[in-house]
Amino acid sequence: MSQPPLCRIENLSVTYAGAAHPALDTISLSLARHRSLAIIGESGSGKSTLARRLAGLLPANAATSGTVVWNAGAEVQTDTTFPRSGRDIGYVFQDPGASLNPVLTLGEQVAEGAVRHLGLSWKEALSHARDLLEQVQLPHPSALLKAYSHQLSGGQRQRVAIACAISARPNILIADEATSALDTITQAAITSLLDGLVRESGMTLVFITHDIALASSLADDIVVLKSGQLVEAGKATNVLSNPAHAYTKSLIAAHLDLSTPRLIESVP
Ligand SMILES: Nc1ncnc2c1ncn2[C@@H]1O[C@H](COP(=O)(O)OP(=O)(O)OP(=O)(O)O)[C@@H](O)[C@H]1O
Repeated sequence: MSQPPLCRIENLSVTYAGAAHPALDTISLSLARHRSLAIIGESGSGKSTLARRLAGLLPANAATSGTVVWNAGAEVQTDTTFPRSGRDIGYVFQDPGASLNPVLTLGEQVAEGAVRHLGLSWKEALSHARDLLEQVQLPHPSALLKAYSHQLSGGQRQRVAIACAISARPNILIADEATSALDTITQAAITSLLDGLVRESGMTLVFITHDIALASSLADDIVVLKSGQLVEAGKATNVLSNPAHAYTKSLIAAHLDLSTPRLIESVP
């Protein structure tokens, strides 16, 4: 029997104060456990709004309606506080420079989530941070504990941001355009790191991108947003090989027009 979804979203709408149109317009979808979901769509389609709603990070000027039910169908739902941002959900933002604190050491920043949410002492958490810096494949992790973010490249900073996001061992990792500010080679390396991390740990990954090629390399499932509306959702291979909506076809065609390799062999 298939597992119930980790999260069921029904008729979710989000409207920012003063906006003429909702940023999300009656969206319904399910988030499957232990799978990778890519949310794709052009700029302004509502991808980050959906991710922020999942993580409980919407700003105060956002009015929401509809329901977001976690652990729907679970026999016993004892934990009504789930998911806690930072504990159950880790969030990696687009700009690693902005998400890291320039005046704290990298060790303090990576350890902080474990001190706060796992109840580790600072000594234990710094040892945990060292292991995480190694896990995100940064060289000399012990020395890096005492370094500052300005001493790193953009790709290295994003690895530290990922270590911070997974410090409290969350069930869900949201990567919000986490590779867009990086060059192509570094993008591929970070994508591969995320892929490895979620497969090793069984985390559920929500990956937001406007890049359909990246989505195809990482996602089990794909949701396509356009102007705040969900136009298509399904298994990544199905959506990419047999898109039902003209907008999805145009995203795939735009990718092919750039003479890049085919997303998957069955795309004509
Ligand atoms: N804090 C905010 N206050 C007001 N409007 C906002 C806010 N955040 C987003 N919006 C608006 O909501 C709409 C959806 O924005 P959102 O950032 O969710 O889209 P997106 O698909 O993630 O875009 P991008 O790929 O450019 O990041 C846009 O019209 C945007 O201008």
